[in-house]
Amino acid sequence: MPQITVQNLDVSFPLYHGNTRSLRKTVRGAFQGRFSQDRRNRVVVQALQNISFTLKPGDRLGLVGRNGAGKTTLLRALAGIYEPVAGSVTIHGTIGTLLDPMLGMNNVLTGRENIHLRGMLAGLTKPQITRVEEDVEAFAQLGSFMDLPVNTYSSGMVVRLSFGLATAIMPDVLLMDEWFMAGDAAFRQHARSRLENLVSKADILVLSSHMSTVVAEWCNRLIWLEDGHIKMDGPTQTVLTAYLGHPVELKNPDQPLPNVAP
Ligand SMILES: Nc1ncnc2c1ncn2[C@@H]1O[C@H](COP(=O)(O)OP(=O)(O)OP(=O)(O)O)[C@@H](O)[C@H]1O
Repeated sequence: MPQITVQNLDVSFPLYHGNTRSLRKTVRGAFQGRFSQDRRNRVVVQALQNISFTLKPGDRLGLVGRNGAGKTTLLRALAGIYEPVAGSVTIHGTIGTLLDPMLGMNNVLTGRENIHLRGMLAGLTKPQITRVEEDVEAFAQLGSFMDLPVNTYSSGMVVRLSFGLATAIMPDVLLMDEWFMAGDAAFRQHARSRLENLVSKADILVLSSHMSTVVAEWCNRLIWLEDGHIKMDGPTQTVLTAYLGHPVELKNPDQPLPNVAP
């Protein structure tokens, strides 16, 4: 059964140019508590401190918080991109990520070769990979660029390939940055039903967003991060009301969210 367990997670980043005396003095004065010094006397940013939570099937977790609160770092730690400095992240189930369009993409391979590679890594059979290839080709509409290296693509073309591919293989756990819901209106329109299908089929969703309408619509639980700590963890309406400082009206509060047991 898919599950995520995060226990006392700490993630920090050493600043390699941060060992000059003046910088140390500045950051110490400006952001006490968020910065520290490691054994090699480097300035270290504490991106996440003492984060613990458990997610089970049906959980749709939204991460909210101001710029720099730690949302992206937490998503990346869940995806295994960042190693914990302390604590642990345990995930049971297959993971799908919509974090960074170039994540897992090999620049020198063609779009088609990237699809095959991703399919093989996901353990798909040949006929399954062929179906994914047809699906992504129809969605991304890259024409003959499909057979050219990804490093010849425009940034919009990379997004279409990456989004098409990430939404073609159904994961148990979906990690998503709001970035993927941005893009121009035409892309959003084109992508929305694919995204809804993926979200409804994933057992667990973790979504980072600044858009209260998005978390209100898609999440049944929110974690409010502040300066790398959990400030509040609870039902969407309760946390969003506290975070925004005013009550929020959910669209259909009585209607269960996708894949959530009533
Ligand atoms: N690679 C890095 N090197 C140094 N510091 C980093 C790095 N990545 C993140 N940080 C720091 O970690 C903290 C958390 O950053 P993070 O990007 O997770 O915040 P966020 O909540 O996603 O912000 P935003 O809403 O602006 O995207 C910030 O103080 C940031 O400066």
